[in-house]
Amino acid sequence: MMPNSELEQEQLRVNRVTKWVKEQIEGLQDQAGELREDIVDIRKNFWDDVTVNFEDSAESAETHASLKQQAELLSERERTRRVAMEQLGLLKKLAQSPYFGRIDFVEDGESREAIEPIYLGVGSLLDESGANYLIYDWRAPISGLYYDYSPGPAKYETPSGQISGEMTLKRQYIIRQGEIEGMFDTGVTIGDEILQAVLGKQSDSQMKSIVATIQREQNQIIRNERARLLLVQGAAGSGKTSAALQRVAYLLYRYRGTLNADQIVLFSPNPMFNSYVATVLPELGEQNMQQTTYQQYLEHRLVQTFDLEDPFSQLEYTLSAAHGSEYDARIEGIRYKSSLAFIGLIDRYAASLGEKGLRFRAMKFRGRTLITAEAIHEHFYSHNRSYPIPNRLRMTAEWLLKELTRLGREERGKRWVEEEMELLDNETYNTVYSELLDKEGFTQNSFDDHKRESDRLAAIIVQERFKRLRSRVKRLKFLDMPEVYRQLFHETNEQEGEYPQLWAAICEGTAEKLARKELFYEDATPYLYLKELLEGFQTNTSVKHLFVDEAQDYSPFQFHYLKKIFPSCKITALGDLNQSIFAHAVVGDSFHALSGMYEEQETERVVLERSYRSTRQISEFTSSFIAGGERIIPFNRSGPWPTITPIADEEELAKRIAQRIEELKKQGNSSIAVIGKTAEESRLAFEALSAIVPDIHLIAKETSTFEQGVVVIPSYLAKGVEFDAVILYNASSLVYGREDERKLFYTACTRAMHELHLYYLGEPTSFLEKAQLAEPLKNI
Ligand SMILES: Nc1ncnc2c1ncn2[C@@H]1O[C@H](COP(=O)(O)OP(=O)(O)OP(=O)(O)O)[C@@H](O)[C@H]1O
Repeated sequence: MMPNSELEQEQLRVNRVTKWVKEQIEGLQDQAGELREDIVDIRKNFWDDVTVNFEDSAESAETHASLKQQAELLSERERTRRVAMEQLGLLKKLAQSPYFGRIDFVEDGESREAIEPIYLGVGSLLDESGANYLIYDWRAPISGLYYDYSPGPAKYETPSGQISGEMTLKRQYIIRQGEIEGMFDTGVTIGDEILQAVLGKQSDSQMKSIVATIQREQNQIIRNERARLLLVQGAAGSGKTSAALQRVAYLLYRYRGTLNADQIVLFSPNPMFNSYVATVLPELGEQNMQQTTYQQYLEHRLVQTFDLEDPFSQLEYTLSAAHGSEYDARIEGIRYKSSLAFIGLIDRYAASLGEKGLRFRAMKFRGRTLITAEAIHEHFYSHNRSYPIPNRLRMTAEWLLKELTRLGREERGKRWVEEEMELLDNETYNTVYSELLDKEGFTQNSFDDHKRESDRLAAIIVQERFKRLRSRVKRLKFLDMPEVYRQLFHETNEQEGEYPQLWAAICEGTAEKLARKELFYEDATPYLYLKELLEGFQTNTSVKHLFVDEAQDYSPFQFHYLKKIFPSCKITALGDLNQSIFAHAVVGDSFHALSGMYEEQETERVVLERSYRSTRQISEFTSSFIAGGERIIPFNRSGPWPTITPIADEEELAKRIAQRIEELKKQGNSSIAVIGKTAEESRLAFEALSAIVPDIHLIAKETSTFEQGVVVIPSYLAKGVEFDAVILYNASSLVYGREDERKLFYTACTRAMHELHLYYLGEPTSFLEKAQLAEPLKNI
């Protein structure tokens, strides 16, 4: 037990710090208010304070200078105000809870008497003198000690070298509204008590920051600065996403001034997940990184050419389509198109196109062919074959633009131009007229003048109509990319010997889809890859850090592509092989594929085995579904053992689940998910339940905000998020029967924090074979 006086002393310190924080808040509020008034004033009087005079060039230069000065003044004030507001936001957080931890650390060679305790909070704070830190930012070099060591010998890295010494105390606080509610001196792990308290709470519609309780192995991820590729394999609920987000905050702090939030991109599994994690960084006083999904990226690149299938539709197909030869070909196609072997095939194909085989589109105008596809083809292949294809395409584009200029001139005398000229508005006439007036020799009344005027008008009309053509040329649209990609699917070269077995059927399915201007999800990345091989890679060099969450859902091909388009950035990939749910997963461990993409010395791997989300009972229960599950270490938080209930018919199923929801609500669970396997099953469940359960919502792939309450959600959309209680709608062997559905089942069940209830019609799924039906005695 801690002596009372110690607690009192700590409370006194909290009071002192909070008082100082509040004083600063007041000061800053005044400053921000003044700045606001200044800004409003400058905006209001912007033109009054500028002497506007454009009479001669000296005067207009002066006008220009004074405008610039006003604008600079305005933006400087706005910037200062923004900084003040950010600081204010941080101070307000510190006023509520100034810090969460303390370490006492004596450097080697220093005396114990001189020890200055280090207090850790979400931001740093200096005292009145400006010389001493009352609070250290959790990301400061010395704060690393708190996460990495228990009392005893310890060391930390600073930019100027390593500092070693001894940690004599490590203490944790729960401070709310300026009051210490709990205080613990801790050992190896960071306060089980505090972690218990944090994890025992009801879930939220937003993910929370974990800075007060970051675990040592998570800290390794957060503070890693060396790896070019950081690979994190972590069990369900082990804090991968949390570590990723705190890592973003850490990097923004560590490289302040050279790295900003726009240079960090997070690829998340679905749009709803984006909303779920969006508040973590602002909570830590940082701006959000760019968030997107891989699908959004693909759509952005392909929307003009194809109707693109999304990964969830692909998954729905693989999960629910009737089995048959078409299905088998599609699955084999998905696997092949995700593989490194397919990259090899495309690389060779692209190289061969340097010799022959590229397909072009004729340039058409008003239904007429201006330049034939053959002419373009001939021009392209007339260039030196040793030049790379992208260069030759660019040279072809230049030639086409020149051709268009020449053809445009010929076009001017055509009848359609005359007709359009008659329809021209007065404004264009007047512009041309005054333009010509400025020119020498234009007298307004000679025949020659009239000719010049109509020539000019004709030129304008043709130029306007040719704009689209020119822009298409500049975007290399004369290359028939869909056709070039399609060709890949009928040329079989016996010697290649590495085509998948059902290649002919795969070709047929792909070609059919392309003919409808549609693209399978599995074709999107290969298509873009081939396009970029031919047209030149559109690389993004401004992004410095790429985070890929749910990395197990990316194919080796997709990783290869990401590496190509983000050539200069570091990648943090986080995933769990036990949650691989896509059909391409069997292509092999994509982590493995990814780890081979960078030099061994540039790659670092971290394994997270402790799981924090679920109670020990849920963790133990769900671990039995997967191979190697015994390696997962549950955090020791207790709750009821999961239930498995057999049900006679659909009607009873809905009734029993509705009763369960009612009970769960009464017990205070604020988020409850009924998880269905597919969108279709979820829709049926929703139909059955919505009549008897109030305020229940159906979540679909388009849903973009994560809400609290009772929801029905398809298993794959529940990825990455969590609920107080999970009800598995129908864990029958008919629904979860195929071996490749095991991981989906596991993913669904591991979304539960406090309670998990499974229902089934008929026979239960065989994945439950090893599951304990009740808590084993040893654990009670
Ligand atoms: N160090 C920690 N302190 C407090 N809470 C933590 C800690 N680590 C993880 N958690 C909590 O555990 C839960 C799971 O974390 P998170 O979602 O980051 O895990 P994950 O590994 O991404 O999970 P999954 O792969 O299952 O989606 C969250 O509620 C998170 O707040």
